[in-house]
Amino acid sequence: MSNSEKIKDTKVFALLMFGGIGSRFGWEKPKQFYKISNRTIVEYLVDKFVNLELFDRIVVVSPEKYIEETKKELENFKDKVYIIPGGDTREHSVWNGVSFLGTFAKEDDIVLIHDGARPLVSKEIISHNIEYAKKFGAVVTAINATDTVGYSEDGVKIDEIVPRSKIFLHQTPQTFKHKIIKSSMESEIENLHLFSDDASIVLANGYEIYYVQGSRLNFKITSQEDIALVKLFIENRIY
Ligand SMILES: Nc1ccn([C@@H]2O[C@H](COP(=O)(O)OP(=O)(O)OP(=O)(O)O)[C@@H](O)[C@H]2O)c(=O)n1
Ligand SMILES: C[C@](O)(CO)[C@H](O)COP(=O)(O)O
Repeated sequence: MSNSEKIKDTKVFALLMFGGIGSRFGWEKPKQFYKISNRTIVEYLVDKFVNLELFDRIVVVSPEKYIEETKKELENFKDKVYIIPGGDTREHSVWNGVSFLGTFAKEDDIVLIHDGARPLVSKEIISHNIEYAKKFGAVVTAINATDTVGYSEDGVKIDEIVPRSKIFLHQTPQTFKHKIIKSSMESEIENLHLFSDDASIVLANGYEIYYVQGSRLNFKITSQEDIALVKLFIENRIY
């Protein structure tokens, strides 16, 4: 098979990470069930991904305890998404998704991993991730630091100022060929809790990873004060 035939034959999967319980959000349920303009965050993001029509399958990772509630919330998409249980840390949840995909993904198929807590991701960022992952095998969405960046060993006194043009803040999607993310995670299977994103695991396995331009709008909902901003953008269709 020629290279262009291979790329045409490549399938693209999305892993939507909703496996967290939102402890910093401090609400009665995980933050994905919070409603903004009459829709929960999980429903809003799944609807966005389904409507893009870029994915062969979409897998939603939910906290085990909330699987039934997630299914209820996504009733309208029940033929379009798989819902599977997550793990104790984000990377354990990602591993559950990556191994689930192993039952039907081929080595060069693309796995796009996105935080459910970043609902304002744009179509442009998603399609650039897919395009560049097909070309390079491993890509990460990121933005440059715009504030001055200090380094402090003890968190009290400044040791140095880090050149900010070389600092990249990682967002999601983080997108990989299935064989790259699967083999990297397998070799770190005992250490998954030590990594704060998927790229760190792939980098630890010696792969080259390339950046895709992200956006300040693609921020992660962490605490309740982030909701006002998301609401503003969704209601004014700025995303
Ligand atoms: N065990 C976990 C932990 C996190 N996540 C997902 O990873 C993303 C980033 O995590 P974070 O914002 O930290 O979400 P929570 O873990 O829910 O929040 P907190 O850390 O405040 O508990 C979220 O979309 C979250 O659902 C996950 O799938 N499985
Ligand atoms: C994956 C991530 O969103 C990239 O910035 C981030 O590392 C997740 O961190 P969290 O502590 O699980 O929110």
